[in-house]
Amino acid sequence: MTKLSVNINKIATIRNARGGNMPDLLKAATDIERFGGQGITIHPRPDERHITYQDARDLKKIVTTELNIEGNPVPKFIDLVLEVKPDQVTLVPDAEDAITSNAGWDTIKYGSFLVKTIDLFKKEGIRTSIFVDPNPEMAKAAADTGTDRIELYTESYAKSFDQNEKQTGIAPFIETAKAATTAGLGLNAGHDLNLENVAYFQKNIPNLLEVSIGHALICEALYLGLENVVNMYLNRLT
Ligand SMILES: CC(=O)[C@@H](O)[C@H](O)COP(=O)(O)O
Ligand SMILES: NCC(=O)COP(=O)(O)O
Repeated sequence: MTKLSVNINKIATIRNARGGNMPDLLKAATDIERFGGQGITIHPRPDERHITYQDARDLKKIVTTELNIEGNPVPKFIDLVLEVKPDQVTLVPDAEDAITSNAGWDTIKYGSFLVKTIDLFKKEGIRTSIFVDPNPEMAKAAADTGTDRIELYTESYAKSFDQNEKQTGIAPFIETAKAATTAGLGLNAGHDLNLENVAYFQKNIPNLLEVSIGHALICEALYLGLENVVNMYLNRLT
């Protein structure tokens, strides 16, 4: 079964727009879990444009499914994760000023850095995942870092789906998923997945443990309602 981890960054975006506490991020996280969401994902960026470091601390106290914290492992991020001790940390090679995540790790070039960083988290019992492009060589090299899982960066698949080229677009993801399984890695996926494209992806990717979905889900919820959208995703993932 593929678990749905809801990324609540964009709920924090709306909250921060007025400087108050509406929408209440913690209530939203609790409600998402009550609606059937199987995890909460956050991506506290260095500028705290949406999720703040304090949100991460507060969410740790109330999330009852799984808390996944994503981010570039700069020192302050590492310190936050070691303090909060989420269920999972997902390392993403984001530039500080990136509008969103836009690449996976070069797990060959940054192998030694990733080995050291992964070890820090695993020593604290935190499950680790590395954000990678759909490239079997990157998956194989990821296994050498000691990571528990990789997360497939699915933007290129989403774009191919929109261009009616999903069969071509998904091909490298299938190959990378097979390489990950052969290397003994768990498999997550995320970025630009939505109600239209998620089912085809999940049905074609073997051993997919978790998808983390945020931007589209929150946008869809503006029209369809949060509880309804969470259940629509769950239905597409069974
Ligand atoms: C790694 C990943 O794909 C997500 O965390 C994505 O980066 C969401 O970040 P934003 O919500 O800031 O776009
Ligand atoms: N890891 C992907 C994630 O958490 C959400 O990405 P998106 O659905 O906001 O593009």
